[in-house]
Amino acid sequence: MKKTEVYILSGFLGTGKTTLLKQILQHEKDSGRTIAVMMNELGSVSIDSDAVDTDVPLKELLGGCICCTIQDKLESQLQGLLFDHELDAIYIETTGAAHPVEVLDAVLSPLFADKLAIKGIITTVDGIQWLNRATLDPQVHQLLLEQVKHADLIIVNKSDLLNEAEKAKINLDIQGLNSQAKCILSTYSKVPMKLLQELAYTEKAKSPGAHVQADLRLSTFVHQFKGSISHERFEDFLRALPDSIYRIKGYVLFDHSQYPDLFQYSYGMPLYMKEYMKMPLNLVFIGQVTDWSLLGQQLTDLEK
Ligand SMILES: Nc1nc2c(ncn2[C@@H]2O[C@H](COP(=O)(O)OP(=O)(O)OP(=O)(O)O)[C@@H](O)[C@H]2O)c(=O)[nH]1
Repeated sequence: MKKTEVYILSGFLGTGKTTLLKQILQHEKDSGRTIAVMMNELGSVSIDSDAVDTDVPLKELLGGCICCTIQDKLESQLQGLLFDHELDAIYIETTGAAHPVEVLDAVLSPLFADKLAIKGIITTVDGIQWLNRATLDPQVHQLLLEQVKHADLIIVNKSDLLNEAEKAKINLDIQGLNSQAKCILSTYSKVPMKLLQELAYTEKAKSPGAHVQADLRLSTFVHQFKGSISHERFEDFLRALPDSIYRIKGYVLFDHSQYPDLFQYSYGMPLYMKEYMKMPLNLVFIGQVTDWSLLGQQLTDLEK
């Protein structure tokens, strides 16, 4: 089964996400691929949806941030898109206030995570705002750093407003925070589209044994259980997990139970909720992990 690629456009308010999206949509149209767009805006009226042609399926998530208040709505809208269309890719434009871990968490519903291939997080940065970031509210400043730290591709935009020394300084700062991601300067978010396609190669490089290197970027993994497992052994597995796993969620069927539990794990805290119907036994992981193969093997072993 071909998976639908997912690209997350992150970055602060006004940094150039919509400008970037417009170019991506044109490129995808020229390439003849079928894509959909999800736009999340904090306000109750969409401002940016004009950027999307009427022939591209568009879901708007208004009046809240997908990473917190309207997470359920995102899940049902994504499910609808996947059900109604045969999509090559979905582009999700987040609000500037979204944290990348929370966005991934919202997107990767255990109901359909196995149908998605997360290609990467693309963060746009406003060059001048970056240089002046120390003047931002501390929480906002922190979020700006997190959006850069977890990105797979960083676009330092509005470079027409920067001199050469400023450009060099920003490059150096960003390299220091995230040396793994490609960082590119742009004006009006113009970037070679090949950089987005190359994000797919990053995922390939994460395949078992490809390289063993500390990787700060977020990555995701979906395990599908075939049947029930021992609750006790699952707890042992959780206790042995490294700190680099931020989130786990999904459905786990324990021995002697008729229906699975909805399981959620956030920064070391497990939570179980009984379900009263059959659910796909998908378990979704989000973390800074380069090679998920060992963990996948441990999960497979739990079924023995
Ligand atoms: N000078 C300059 N202006 C730019 C550049 N890129 C985008 N802009 C302008 O910056 C403003 C914000 O751009 P958007 O693409 O709407 O940014 P956004 O991140 O989607 O904004 P939100 O939807 O508010 O989060 C627009 O007025 C753009 O025309 C650039 O490279 N240089």
